[in-house]
Amino acid sequence: MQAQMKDTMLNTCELKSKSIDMKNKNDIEQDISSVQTVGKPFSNKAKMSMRNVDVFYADKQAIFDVSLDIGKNEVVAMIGPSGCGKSTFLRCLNRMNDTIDSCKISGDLKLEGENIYAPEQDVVPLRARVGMVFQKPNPFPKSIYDNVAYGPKVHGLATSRSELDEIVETSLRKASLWEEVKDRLLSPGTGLSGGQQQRLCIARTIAVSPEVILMDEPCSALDPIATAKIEELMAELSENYTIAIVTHSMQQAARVSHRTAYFHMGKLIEVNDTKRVFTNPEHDLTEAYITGRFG
Ligand SMILES: Nc1ncnc2c1ncn2[C@@H]1O[C@H](COP(=O)(O)OP(=O)(O)OP(=O)(O)O)[C@@H](O)[C@H]1O
Repeated sequence: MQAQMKDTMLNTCELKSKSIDMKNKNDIEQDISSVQTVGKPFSNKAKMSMRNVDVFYADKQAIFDVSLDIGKNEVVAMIGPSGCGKSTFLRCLNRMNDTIDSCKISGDLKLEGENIYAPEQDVVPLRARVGMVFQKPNPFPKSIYDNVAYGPKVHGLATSRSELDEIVETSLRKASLWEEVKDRLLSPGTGLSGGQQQRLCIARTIAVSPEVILMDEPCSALDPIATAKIEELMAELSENYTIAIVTHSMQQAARVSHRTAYFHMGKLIEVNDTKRVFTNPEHDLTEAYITGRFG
């Protein structure tokens, strides 16, 4: 029902845009250097807060002065044309970009007020607190059980086999996979379907009790049925976790998120309640993107 309503919102916006006299694509893109973020980038219950973030790959700047909060138990969707910097920004939130030598990040990035780029910050526990689910399901070449048990073992979260069993079961239940795999926990994770593998990766992320889950196009390799399951799961997970998701699907952003952030050429153009972004965007660039004028 909610999904239908949001799909209708998208259609409404498309109709509305046809009657608007917009600048052409080149004019819009020439204005980009002076653009300031509009809308509601901040939250009064921020779980993560990012301020004035710049990211360079060698001498090429990919993110320009981005400031954004992600509220506790909020789902924030990041959308925008290919190459606009969504994944780069997302990967700053758990220091995944540290693995790229040429990548340099500046600005203030905080988790619960703690500077995640402080020299004393250990990235291993950080990445447990801020977990990540990737575009392509990437289970370890291990059993279903061991995929989920691996993180808790590494982080010393279980003191006995029965505690570990409990974490594995609870994580698989939270990822809506338990019923499908409970009789074959020792089978390889890679033997599951793509959608099941992605839910296994979500279970693996949940198993180390993250506070934030980052999702980088988590459904792009999945069919519509598996996608629907992951979207349902996101709604359930948002009751206990804070989620930031990069998606190319505007319908998906509309269905799963509370606020939507629109990126364009490395700048954060607009952040607003998702309903607002898809029915009455504040910025011309957002409107041009969601009505298909570029992307
Ligand atoms: N490892 C890298 N080395 C150099 N440049 C990179 C690297 N990763 C990304 N970039 C560049 O940074 C810019 C932003 O890329 P990014 O992947 O963050 O965009 P995106 O919005 O997530 O794109 P897409 O939707 O296509 O995944 C692009 O110009 C891209 O070419």
